[in-house]
Amino acid sequence: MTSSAARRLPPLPSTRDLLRLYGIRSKRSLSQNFILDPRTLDKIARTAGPLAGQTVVEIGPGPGGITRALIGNGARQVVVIEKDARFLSPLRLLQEAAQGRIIINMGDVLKVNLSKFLDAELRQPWDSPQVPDIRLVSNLPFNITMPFLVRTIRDMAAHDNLFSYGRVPAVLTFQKEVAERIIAQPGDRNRSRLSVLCQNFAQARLKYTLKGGSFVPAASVDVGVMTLLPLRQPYIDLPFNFLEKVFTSLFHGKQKTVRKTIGHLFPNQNRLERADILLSTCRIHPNRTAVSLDMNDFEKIAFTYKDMCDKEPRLKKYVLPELRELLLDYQIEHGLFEDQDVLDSGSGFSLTQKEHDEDENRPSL
Ligand SMILES: C[S@@+](CC[C@H](N)C(=O)[O-])C[C@H]1O[C@@H](n2cnc3c(N)ncnc32)[C@H](O)[C@@H]1O
Repeated sequence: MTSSAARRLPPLPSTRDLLRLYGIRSKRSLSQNFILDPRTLDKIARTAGPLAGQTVVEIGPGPGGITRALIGNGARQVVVIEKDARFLSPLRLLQEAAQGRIIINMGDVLKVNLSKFLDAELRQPWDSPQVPDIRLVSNLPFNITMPFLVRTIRDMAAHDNLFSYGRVPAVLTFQKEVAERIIAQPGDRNRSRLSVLCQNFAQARLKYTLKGGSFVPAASVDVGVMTLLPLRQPYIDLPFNFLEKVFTSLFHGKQKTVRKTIGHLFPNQNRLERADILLSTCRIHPNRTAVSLDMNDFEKIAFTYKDMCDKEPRLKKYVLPELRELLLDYQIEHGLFEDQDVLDSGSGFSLTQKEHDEDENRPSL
């Protein structure tokens, strides 16, 4: 058998036909906006680069459109994690056709450690110039965008979970406005703590956008297809939680001066005096805003604040009460992402209960 013949799948019903065949209607509660156009599916698979010899971890395969494209583009193996049990049968059909190259796991990606699905020999040292032969690919369900992204960046920072295997490159879809926030540069009004956190730990690129109409059912916003590559050395080499606290304080009140917002890091008494000391040590003008700061500025602020905490350890523990609920760990733990504007995210996908109920009652695709 030639290698291209080995890659090809035997004739199968189209993804659209599989949905019909198994009577599967899209559930908005699980953000099921499918891609059914083979060219778009192929484009997403190719965004992950040459796939020969690669093990791909795919989140939310649904009826398997991207999964097939990954196999068709030569992936050695595709490990899928899907929450909705209705997709088990169509995925099994693909698995059979792909002769074992698809490994199916049913579960919630926010609750599993992805590294348990991978062979130990795929591990690459973090410092290696080579990335491991693993790719992470997902047309992400938008209801979990924020918790998933935050966990991903946190895992990159800690070399944990999937990233205990090395610097695994990722291809992920985001609401376009979230993608723009991730890549926003100093001075851009989209700049937020999400931009600085992501850019500190990963090289993030917006490769192209897909119109909302590329999805079935159509998404109410356009979607950005992004690549994220963990940096060998983060720009600011300090723990995720520590940096998150600093960035959250700085961006709490985007229009406010940094003198005001950096003050959130300190207890009430002498708040502004301490902010002045920190900023003058960093040579940053107190009237600037967080949006205007570059990574150098953030680095100076983070290390100066760390020095202050080292001298006065109770500072490190101090969190302004109104900021505690904005911290990402707290948000994940309490499932607050949908309710709060914490990352300035205006998701076009969140549904009211009424919309959700209507959706559940729609006719099949
Ligand atoms: C936007 S759809 C993408 C489906 C398919 N990959 C495509 O591109 O057509 C998102 C998929 O993620 C699944 N999903 C939603 N929440 C999930 C979770 N927490 N863990 C794993 N899969 C999830 C949904 O059931 C759905 O199949």
